[in-house]
Amino acid sequence: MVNESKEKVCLIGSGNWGSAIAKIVGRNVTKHDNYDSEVRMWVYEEIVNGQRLTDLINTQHENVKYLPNVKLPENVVAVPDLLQTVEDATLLVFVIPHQFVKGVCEQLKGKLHSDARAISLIKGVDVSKGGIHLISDLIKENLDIDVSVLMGANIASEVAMENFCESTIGCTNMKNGEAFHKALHSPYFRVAIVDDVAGVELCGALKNVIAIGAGIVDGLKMGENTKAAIIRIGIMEMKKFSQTFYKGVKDETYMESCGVADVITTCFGGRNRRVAEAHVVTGKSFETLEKEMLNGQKLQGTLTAKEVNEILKGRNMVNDFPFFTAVYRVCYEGLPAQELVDNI
Ligand SMILES: NC(=O)c1ccc[n+]([C@@H]2O[C@H](COP(=O)([O-])OP(=O)(O)OC[C@H]3O[C@@H](n4cnc5c(N)ncnc54)[C@H](O)[C@@H]3O)[C@@H](O)[C@H]2O)c1
Ligand SMILES: O=P(O)(O)OC[C@H](O)CO
Repeated sequence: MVNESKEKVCLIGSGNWGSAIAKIVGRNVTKHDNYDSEVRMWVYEEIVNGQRLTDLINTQHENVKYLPNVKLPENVVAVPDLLQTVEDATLLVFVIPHQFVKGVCEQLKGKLHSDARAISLIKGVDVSKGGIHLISDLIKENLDIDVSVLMGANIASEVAMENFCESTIGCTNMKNGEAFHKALHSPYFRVAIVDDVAGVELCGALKNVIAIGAGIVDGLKMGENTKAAIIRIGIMEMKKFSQTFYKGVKDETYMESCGVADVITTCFGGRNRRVAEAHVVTGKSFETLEKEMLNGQKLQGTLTAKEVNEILKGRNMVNDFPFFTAVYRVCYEGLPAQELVDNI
């Protein structure tokens, strides 16, 4: 039975980032008296080497598929049942690829603790209702709870190795932002809090489109000046897009970890960049390369490029965002990679 006055954190997701975050949260909850020491982590169950992934995690304390060679604290418990994961949880950390959020929210409706609040670590946008919708708003509206976000220059494997980095919480309710800060901040994972949810979240989503562009010019071996230009142009479109669709997004947000820093790390070390480079070099489709190169991990950048294009088409604004449009066309319309820069 959970002590009613204690916060209880659960993780919805256990991929590459979900597992790296589980390591931090698992440790942090034991440092605060008012946090329950068990952290349940929802695993989308699968069989790995003939065994259930949840059993492997719970016996080896390692997510051998999505974050191998990193030990997780023993108080992190892998659970295959989503509703059992959220039972009694007051702080929900959403960390699944953005294409799966709707399905997960459907299952959670009406099933949460009365004091439940959430934070989304998910980088993407939703366009299913037409127009743009933040993933945090999708969660908020479906589950009727407050939702903060955490985005930053955070490649999971590096965070898991405890290399120093920073991250950014965006929240509207400071008390909730601080409750998540306690669970997430650590000396090597320094988390700042800002009151700009849309700004933080859109940086996290749109930098993945910029990374696809960076991977394309890497594949073409165009050199570092070209890549720097792609990064600059991409940041300008990221800012213009966010401030066009969400009034009140702050200029200062781009100087937080979620902004320029995340664009840089993703354009050098991320999966989106790597797969886009391979697409240019091999000529294989992004879908094939995702399967061949990522061992079950998911790309967010190609789908986000498509979703952004849908939004821009709906507003007759594709010509106002030539870089985002050209990245979309390389991914989905067969625009030759060599023509990317001619289109921006
Ligand atoms: N990996 C990183 O370095 C990193 C860092 C920061 C943010 N993020 C963001 O975090 C989010 C989650 O990414 P990740 O790296 O943890 O995941 P991932 O790409 O490593 O793994 C994919 C996950 O999706 C799960 N899955 C597969 N099919 C599913 C389904 N139908 N329903 C629900 N889950 C399913 C898999 O079991 C696996 O846990 C993404 O939005 C990503 O952009 C990732
Ligand atoms: O590997 P990527 O391209 O999904 O990027 C990972 C993180 O979002 C970097 O902050």
